[in-house]
Amino acid sequence: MTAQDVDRCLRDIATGAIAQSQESTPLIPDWTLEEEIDPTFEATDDSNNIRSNSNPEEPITPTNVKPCLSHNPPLWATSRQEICESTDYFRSYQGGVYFSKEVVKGYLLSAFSASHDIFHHGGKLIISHGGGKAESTLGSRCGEKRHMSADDQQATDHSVHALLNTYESKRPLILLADDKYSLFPFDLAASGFTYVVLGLYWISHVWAERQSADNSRGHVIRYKFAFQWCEEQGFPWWIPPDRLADIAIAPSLAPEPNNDRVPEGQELPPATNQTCAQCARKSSVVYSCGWMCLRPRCSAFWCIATGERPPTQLQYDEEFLRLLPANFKNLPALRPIIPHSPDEITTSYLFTKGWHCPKCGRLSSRYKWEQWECSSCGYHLEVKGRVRQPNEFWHQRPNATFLHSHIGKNSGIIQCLPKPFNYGKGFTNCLTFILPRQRGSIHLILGSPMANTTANDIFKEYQEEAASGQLKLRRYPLRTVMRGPLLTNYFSQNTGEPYQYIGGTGNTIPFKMAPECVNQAIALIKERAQLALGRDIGFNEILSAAYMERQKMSFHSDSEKGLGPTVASLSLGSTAFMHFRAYDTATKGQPLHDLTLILRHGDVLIMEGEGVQKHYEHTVIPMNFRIAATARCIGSV
Ligand SMILES: O=C(O)CCC(=O)C(=O)O
Repeated sequence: MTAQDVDRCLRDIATGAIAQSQESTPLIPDWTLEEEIDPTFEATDDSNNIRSNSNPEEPITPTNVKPCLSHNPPLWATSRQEICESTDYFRSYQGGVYFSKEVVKGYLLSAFSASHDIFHHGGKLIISHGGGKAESTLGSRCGEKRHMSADDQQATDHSVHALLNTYESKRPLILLADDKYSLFPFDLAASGFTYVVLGLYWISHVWAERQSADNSRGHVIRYKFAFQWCEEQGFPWWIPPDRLADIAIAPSLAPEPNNDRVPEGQELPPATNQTCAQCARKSSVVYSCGWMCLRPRCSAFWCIATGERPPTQLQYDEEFLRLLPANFKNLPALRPIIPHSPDEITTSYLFTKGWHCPKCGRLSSRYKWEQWECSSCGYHLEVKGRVRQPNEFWHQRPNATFLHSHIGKNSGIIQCLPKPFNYGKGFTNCLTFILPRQRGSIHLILGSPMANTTANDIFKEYQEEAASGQLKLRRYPLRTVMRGPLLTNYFSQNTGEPYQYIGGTGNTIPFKMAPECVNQAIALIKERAQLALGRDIGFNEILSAAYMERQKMSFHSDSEKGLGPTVASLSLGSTAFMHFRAYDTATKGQPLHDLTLILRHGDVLIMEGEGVQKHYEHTVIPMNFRIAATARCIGSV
């Protein structure tokens, strides 16, 4: 049986699986998809209309019907965020090569298949071009399309360099595929899997080739990489179990050691590895048209023996496609491990990571505070941690040259003299910042160890109610520019009027059902605001946000239809930086913030005046675990 036969056999096997598989992968509703996602910012590669597979006679085209998978992949996901948050081998939100310290850890096979890309030996040998610079069309939210011509890849390009380095050091890496990768023999999209982890591979060959392109020169130089399956993993998971025996006897998948593979420790035989007379460097015989120098800098690059260019359609040399021997000890585990905390702290960065469902294989982001939960089958695992005290964060002091605030040069913001006020059991200060052109003012009512007894209780109450699930802290989907939903980088819960910024009505409970911590937070905010500003402020909505280590709320403004002029928040837990920047400052490209405030445990911040939201946006970056309750008045009270 030849390699082509095996690949054809795999297609036949898969075709036979259609009937059973379409029933066997029911799609369980996914709450994260309830929100409408904006999928417009998509890169598409138009450059290589030739979609190749291991048998050029039978090109896989979009019209070919591919079967569904007969079983769940061991690791799969529906969004990039799930992959990036759950694994440490693919954490790239854009692009197909994830590397760290010049070593590639993960490589995503996607729509950008080029001529001569193959999925061979049942997927044990995958040839792909990598490293970017393909022709692409970038779509933007406003509907514009931007066309980028293909360009030459260089060995020094970051991704290419990392891939070359990984090849040299013969380190295994993880291949992933998405549902747009046309050479995968099963229909991932119809099976309900957007991303799948294929497994561990090593780079067995690297070479450069010249491809025709729709640019001014009519061609580009692209690097090609041959990825070979690490045999220690057994058979690839996509081969149906009932056909493993058939596949096992195929010589191309289980070859005779001295026949189909090059003996370990030996160089490629001379016939497949020749030295260039021009540059004196070796290149393999890759294509059946004969040897060519595959060093792009050589004057003999991409010329066959006659000195001419090879034909556009090339067949791989049979020898070249043989699997090479390789042994890997201690291959890394692909399933993410569940973090363990000896000190019962479960708000650290490790606990923000996603999770692998042992039942259905899905990788899910951690989107519920109280547990990891599979977004597909609902299987879950409780996160058990202890309540944290405010003084646990005192040692983390902000690295700033100011105590409470910094006003940006040319911002026009004026700080008033601190105003002491009596909070009932003593005095604390209110700092007021007047924004220019009557845009409003911002007040920072400082907490203090003496004034914070109520805030301490509220912080504890929040944590207990979140852990028990009474307070349903969730990460909600934002409108996104990527495939699949993109969840916020903090957990939240909304009480009272719906707040559109974090998902509107779907994420709101009425005040009569409010958990105790929320009632206590709004009471403290109202009391402090009344004492500091000398008037009663009505609120009908309160957003509770919880940030674990390294989480934050990006720049936004609270401006929302019907929002009242006053927004007030209570800070609990670790210290946070709050930066304000005016829209006109941001559009002028000035990197400086107009105002930075340091929010500490027990502080209450008040933004007063419609102009604050209309002319400024703000971001909050906590130093560690933090909870904030922000009260507003939306519509009429
Ligand atoms: O975390 C905070 O202190 C404020 C959160 C915020 O900006 C908001 O709810 O709009």
